[in-house]
Amino acid sequence: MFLTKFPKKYRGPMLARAFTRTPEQVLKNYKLTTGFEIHCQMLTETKLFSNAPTKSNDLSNSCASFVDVALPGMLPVLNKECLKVALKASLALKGDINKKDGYEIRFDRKHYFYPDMPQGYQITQKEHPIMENGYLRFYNRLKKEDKIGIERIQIEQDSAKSFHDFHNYSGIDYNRAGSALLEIVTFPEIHHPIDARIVVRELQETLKYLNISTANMEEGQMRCDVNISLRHRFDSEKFGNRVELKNLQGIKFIEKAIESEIVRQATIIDSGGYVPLQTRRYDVDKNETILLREKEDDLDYRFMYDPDLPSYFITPEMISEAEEQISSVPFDEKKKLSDKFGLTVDQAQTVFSYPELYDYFMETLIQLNEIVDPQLVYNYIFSIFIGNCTKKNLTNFKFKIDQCKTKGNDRLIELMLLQVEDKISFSHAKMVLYEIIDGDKRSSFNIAKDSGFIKNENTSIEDINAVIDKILEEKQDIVEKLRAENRSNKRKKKLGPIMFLVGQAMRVLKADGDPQYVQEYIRKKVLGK
Ligand SMILES: Nc1ncnc2c1ncn2[C@@H]1O[C@H](COP(=O)(O)OP(=O)(O)OP(=O)(O)O)[C@@H](O)[C@H]1O
Ligand SMILES: [Mg+2]
Ligand SMILES: [Mg+2]
Repeated sequence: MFLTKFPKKYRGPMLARAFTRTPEQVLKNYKLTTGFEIHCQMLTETKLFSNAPTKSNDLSNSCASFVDVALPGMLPVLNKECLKVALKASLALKGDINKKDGYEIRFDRKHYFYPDMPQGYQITQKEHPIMENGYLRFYNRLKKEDKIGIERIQIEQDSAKSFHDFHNYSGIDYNRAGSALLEIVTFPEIHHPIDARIVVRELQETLKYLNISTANMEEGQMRCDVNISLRHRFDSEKFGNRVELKNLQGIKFIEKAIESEIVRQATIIDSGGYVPLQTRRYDVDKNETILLREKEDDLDYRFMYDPDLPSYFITPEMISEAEEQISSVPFDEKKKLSDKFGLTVDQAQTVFSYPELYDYFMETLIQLNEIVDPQLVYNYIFSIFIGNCTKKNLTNFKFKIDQCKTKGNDRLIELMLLQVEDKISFSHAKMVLYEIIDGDKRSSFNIAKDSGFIKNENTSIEDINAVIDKILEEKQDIVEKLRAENRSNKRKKKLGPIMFLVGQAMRVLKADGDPQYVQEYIRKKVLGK
């Protein structure tokens, strides 16, 4: 009925506006395709073709050589360190090292005019990238092993930085000019916003882990462009061009940015419109993408070989040296944590979210292998230790974990062993760790003993159950009330009285009782679950 009111040509747009569209609705009807173009600054002392230091935070223009500002007559000289770093990235991403020319590296000029590029061209690699056809493995949103193809990696120069609010003038800082970048281009093989976020994070972790780049997106050492296109799942006439979202400001924005862009694209396609090839940016505050430029009339860059730079050859020695440094990548480590140590994929990922604790965790895991369950080691470090630190607003986890060691005694391990030997309950161990983090210097055993947390060896589980049973008998009125509430299913009121009963039992049991066990026992006895 609604449709017949409008002339046919307006039906599309009216319908599109008639319902609010969610990313989930779009993903149901459309297949999303995304691919990434990532630039990251290589972690080298000096720049790609000059010996100026790679430090962009220093005083403006203090880290720029004559080569970087392109004074006439200056010639670029390749920094071999950059080649080594790029080689590491190429092998870590399992690609063919410049297959076309058998290990020959060449550079091209990409011409454009902009003050942040003083040469008038960027030295990059178009025809002979260092690597082609690699892949990156990751655990996708369904926790399954997956991989994305890497189309190419190329070495190129970074530009300078422009400032447009500089005493009413535009200013340029050449500190960044000529720094070594890796451009990593993936194939368009990702079809879900969550997987997009996971892929970029996995790549970032890999670059950091192998010291290829500090890869901090917020500080611009890693810059990520996400290309996004849609194709209708059931109607072959409905599809759009790819849109490039430039320079996302952090991993956490990737998912949201893609979601807002696909809603925009689907609305256009559904209303019979055309999605042009564009470059856009994501506005975090407005949660929408904004046009930067049309891509269809892109510049002709007049690519040519750079005659100032000779061919370079990668030797088999260079390859084996790089191979030694990349014996494992974060994905391998996560796989090991999950396959060998039985952690879940999410837990393995959490381990990588705290790089400062990574070595400590792995060493402890291996040291305690077959004595302490890896789940327990994980819980102590990533649940209680981090939890307690966060509660106290402490963020220097590395410093705090080192403080747990006194006179060669790792008190965290000591505590885990006390629990494994059933000398202390998990709940009491948590309290001991809290004291340690708070600055207590005593051993875990002494803190536990002085607090009355060490279990009496002669108390059996039957003794403990008998104590709880006795309390339940004494507090018959509360027990009956709880049972009545349980029957009428008044959910909220139960926790208070149960905790009261747990408290009563714990007063008698002291160290022998584990509050968690006592609570479970009472629930089972009183509520039957
Ligand atoms: N249909 C598609 N949908 C989404 N992404 C796509 C599609 N086709 C290609 N892509 C992605 O677009 C990106 C193309 O990047 P590439 O660097 O080759 O070109 P560009 O961004 O146009 O050029 P420039 O280097 O000048 O920015 C790749 O990441 C690729 O995965
Ligand atoms: Mg691009
Ligand atoms: Mg590109």
